Amino acid sequence: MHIVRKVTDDLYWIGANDHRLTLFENIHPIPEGVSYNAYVLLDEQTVLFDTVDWDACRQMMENLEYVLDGRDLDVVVVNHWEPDHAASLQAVLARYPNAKIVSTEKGFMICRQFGFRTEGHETVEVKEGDTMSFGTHTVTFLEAPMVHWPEPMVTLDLTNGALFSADAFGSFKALDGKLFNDEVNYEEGWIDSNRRYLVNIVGKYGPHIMKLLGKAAPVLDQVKFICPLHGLVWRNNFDYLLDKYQHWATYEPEEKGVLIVYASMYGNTEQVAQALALELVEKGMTNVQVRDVSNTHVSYLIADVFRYSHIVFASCTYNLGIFPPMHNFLLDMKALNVQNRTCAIVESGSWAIRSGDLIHDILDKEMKQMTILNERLSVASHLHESETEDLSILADSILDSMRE
Ligand SMILES: Cc1cc2nc3c(=O)[nH]c(=O)nc-3n(C[C@H](O)[C@H](O)[C@H](O)COP(=O)(O)O)c2cc1C
Repeated sequence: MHIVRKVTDDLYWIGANDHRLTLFENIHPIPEGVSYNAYVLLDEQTVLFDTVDWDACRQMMENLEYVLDGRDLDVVVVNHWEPDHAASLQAVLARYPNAKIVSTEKGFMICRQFGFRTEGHETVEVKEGDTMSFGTHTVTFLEAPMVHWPEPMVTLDLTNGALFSADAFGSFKALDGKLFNDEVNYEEGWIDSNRRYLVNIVGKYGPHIMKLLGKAAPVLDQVKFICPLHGLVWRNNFDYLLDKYQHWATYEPEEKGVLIVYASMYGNTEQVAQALALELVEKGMTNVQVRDVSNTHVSYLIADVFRYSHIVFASCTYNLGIFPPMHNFLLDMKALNVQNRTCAIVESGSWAIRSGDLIHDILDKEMKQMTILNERLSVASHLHESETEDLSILADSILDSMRE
């Protein structure tokens, strides 16, 4: 049975949703699933733009056969060779032996590395700025190095304005019947999935995203549809999306707000985190998010970090170190090149309190442009009523730094 959506009169989404996969890339939880998007253009030649993961192959093949309606497949354009998009290429080529494959030199290199078999098929190497016509439609190619992997390109259909953007503008979350951005409440249902996908998967490559956006700027007014390999197809409100990307790619916080991440075994540090949250709210800062590092997957924490301007790290000391999940969170922030945040530290311990200095060192020496507030709160086992003033001082310093 086909499950197909029209993007335009002659362009079809033929991807599939996956609700069975629990961990994307075997690391990021996807409780709301994910979609693998592939697109077919019916011109004088028939053209498939990318394929899908193995898990979605059968559905895509049924969709492809339905849309082609007896026609042969002439061309496969592969924008991105990561296996969740290229793994089904062999199945497509086996079914359509006359199809030629279009990609970049680097793309074909990755293809050979993975052992995707293209023998017997014409391969056409394209480079930035090349154009190709399929009949009435002419496309052009832009290389997008390190927008996740070294080899991706994006393809712009100059005739209908469809930008096949590879993993750029992708998102977690299955489509489940919807396809376009204006068919969902993006602010309520999608932005969190979009942000978590982007910053965890491509977050490290902000400058490369900016480079791609810069390169695409002269043709942006020709773009009518943004067709990524995961998630929604955008057909309006591009300024909103580009603004979000601009923030994520330049490590600019989206909002003034405080993320309090705590690491606590027996609840004492958690209590401080809760008391601090209350203090902030009572003093007027209501945009406060509290997370327990032990039971929040780090991909959600990273998404929060890209969203908020201020981060409070509250951690107990553990074997003279930082509590391990908090340490892991900090290392992930570093790995993703997070920068330009204002940070406050709460440390705790019962005999040799070390977590604060260690957190400070990672933020200060291993990350870029992190402002660390001087007003550290150090808690010996439990915060007592007599120390409420210290909590108030910390809250004030956070609020003061927001006004600067
Ligand atoms: C395995 C383990 C290792 C610990 N290591 C240290 C330590 O090196 N230095 C220290 O001061 N306290 C250490 N502690 C004590 C806790 O950090 C301390 O009791 C803290 O107040 C607990 O905060 P919580 O109630 O938020 O879990 C350790 C506790 C455990 C269980």
